This record gives sequence, structure tokens and C-alpha cells, in this order.
Amino acid sequence: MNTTSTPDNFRCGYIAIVGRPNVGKSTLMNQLIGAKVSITSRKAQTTRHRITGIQTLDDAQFIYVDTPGFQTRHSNALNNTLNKTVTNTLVSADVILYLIEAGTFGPADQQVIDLLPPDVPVILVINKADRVKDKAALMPFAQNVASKFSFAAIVPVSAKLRFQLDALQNEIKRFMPENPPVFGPDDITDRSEKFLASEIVREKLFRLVGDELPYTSTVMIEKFEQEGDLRRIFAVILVERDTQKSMVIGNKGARLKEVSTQARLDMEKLFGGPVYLEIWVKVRSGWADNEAGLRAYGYE
Ligand SMILES: Nc1nc2c(ncn2[C@@H]2O[C@H](COP(=O)(O)OP(=O)(O)OP(=O)(O)O)[C@@H](O)[C@H]2O)c(=O)[nH]1
Repeated sequence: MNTTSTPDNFRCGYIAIVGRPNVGKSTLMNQLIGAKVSITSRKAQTTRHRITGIQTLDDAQFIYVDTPGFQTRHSNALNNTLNKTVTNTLVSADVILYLIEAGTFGPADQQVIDLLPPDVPVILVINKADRVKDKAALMPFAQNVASKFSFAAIVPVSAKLRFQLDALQNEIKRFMPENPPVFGPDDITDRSEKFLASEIVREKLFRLVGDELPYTSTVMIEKFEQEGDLRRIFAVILVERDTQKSMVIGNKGARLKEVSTQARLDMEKLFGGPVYLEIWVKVRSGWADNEAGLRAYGYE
């Protein structure tokens, strides 16, 4: 018996987004749900946690699961943990979006294909289609990639320009099971504000400090207090060496100040109220190679 106003044939499902680092997974999820819950950056390997973005329409609820970029270049405890997360995310999904970049297919893309489970529908999403001048060239490229796996559908998109995202959403809906919604109609993420705050600081850090900073640097929120509308947030950026600490702080603290200002503005937009943000930089060496250390920082 249906006791709520949910239509009988409502669809609800989990959608995993996978692809090698930097193909645009976070950008795609943010554009699909229309809010910034996953961080994006020009630097590869910025997404470390599983992030859920939720979109609810009249007839369907899409629950997106973002996965860390599959890492093959470096091998340490952190990367092994990341790859395990990818595999676990995939087998429990109803639909998988496998992302590649238009015109590019390399060994790292193949390695992600090798992780795809055979019994979950996989949509081949060819992202960054805006970069391809000769659209006719996309066809043979798509056919070539399609020969490598039995995809349920193929959709070229531009996550950045929102090109073909409706078409993609319709394809996704076809493969979602009939289920009542899991989340409320206004929820966009099941992540806490504290978690989102740390992701925002990390995004600014990678954007502003750039390639010199190793991806093992991390952000912790030491205190998160709310007083009426005001949120007071105390964050720590953990780096591995003193030289990295000075890089983050910058000349007379200019860089850290910029990270802090930009992060605060994003938080105020996302939380819908004023934010007081304080960020400290601390050095802690070797944590990325230590499994126990990883657990302590919440990477299971
Ligand atoms: N031209 C173009 N650039 C895009 C598009 N989608 C994403 N990008 C850019 O590609 C870069 C990487 O995007 P992300 O969304 O961070 O990629 P990701 O796959 O989540 O990366 P990891 O977190 O490293 O796994 C950013 O600079 C984006 O702006 C697109 O459709 N067109």
C-alpha cells in the first residue's frame, strides 16, 4: 500500500561515477545536481572521499556517488585504500557512469574498465565534448571505446557547459529500479557540513598552491561550532614537510589568506549564513604511508 504521495512508479537508485583522475567526475556530479558538493581542481587526484550528491525530481531520485580517481602511478597505502573504495562503490551501484575524455583513451582509462562489474549497467559518458572541434571524429572514437566493454548506452557530454546532461539523465533513469525515495526532496548531500567544509578548504588549497603540493596533503576540521546563523570553523592543513608549509603560507601569509578568503566565501554560499574561518598549517611526515594513520584520519 502506498501511504505517501510518492507516485507508484517512482524510481530511485545509486549511480556511481568512475573514470581516471581529471576526466571531470566531480564537475559532472556537481552540474547534475546543481550544487557544489564535490570539489574540483585542475590537479588530478583531489577527490578522496566518497561523496553523495542527491537530486530529486517528480518521478525519480538520483543518488550520485563520486569515487576517487583510480590511482596507478604511485603505490602506497593511501592508493590501495582508494582503489578498494572504487571497487566497493561499483558493485553496490544500480548504474555506473564510466567517464572518459573525448578523443583520449589511454592505459589509465583501460585500467578503470577492468574494474567494471559485468552485471551492473554501465553508461559510457564521453566528457569534454566541447573541446572537440571536429564533431564527426567523435563517432569512430566512441565506436572504438565501445568495442572494449559491453556498455548499456553511450552519451557524449560537456559537464562544464551542461551540454547533453538532460539526455544523460534520461538514460540513467531507464536503468534505475522502481523504489520510493531514500532522502527528502530538498536534501542534496548526506555529508555533514563539517565534511563539506574540509572539502572546500582542500579544493582552494589545490587550486591556489597548485602542482607543487603533493596530493597527500590533507585538511582536518578541528572545531565546528554554530551560534545562531554564524558558523565558526577551525581547520588544519596537514603537510609533510616544512618547505610545503611555507609554500602554503606564502609570502607574508598571502597565500593562506587567499585560501581562507575563497573557502569562506564558498562556505557562506553553501551554508547560507556567515562563516568565521581560521586555518592553521601543520607538518606531519609520513602519514600517507601508514595504514593506522590513514584510519585515524577517516580513510577506511
Ligand atoms: N573543457 C572542459 N573541461 C572540463 C569539463 N569537465 C571538467 N572539466 C575540467 O577538467 C578538470 C578536472 O575536473 P574534475 O571534475 O576535478 O575531475 P575529476 O575526474 O573529478 O578528478 P579527480 O578528483 O582527480 O578524480 C577541471 O579543470 C574541470 O574544469 C568539460 O566538459 N569540458
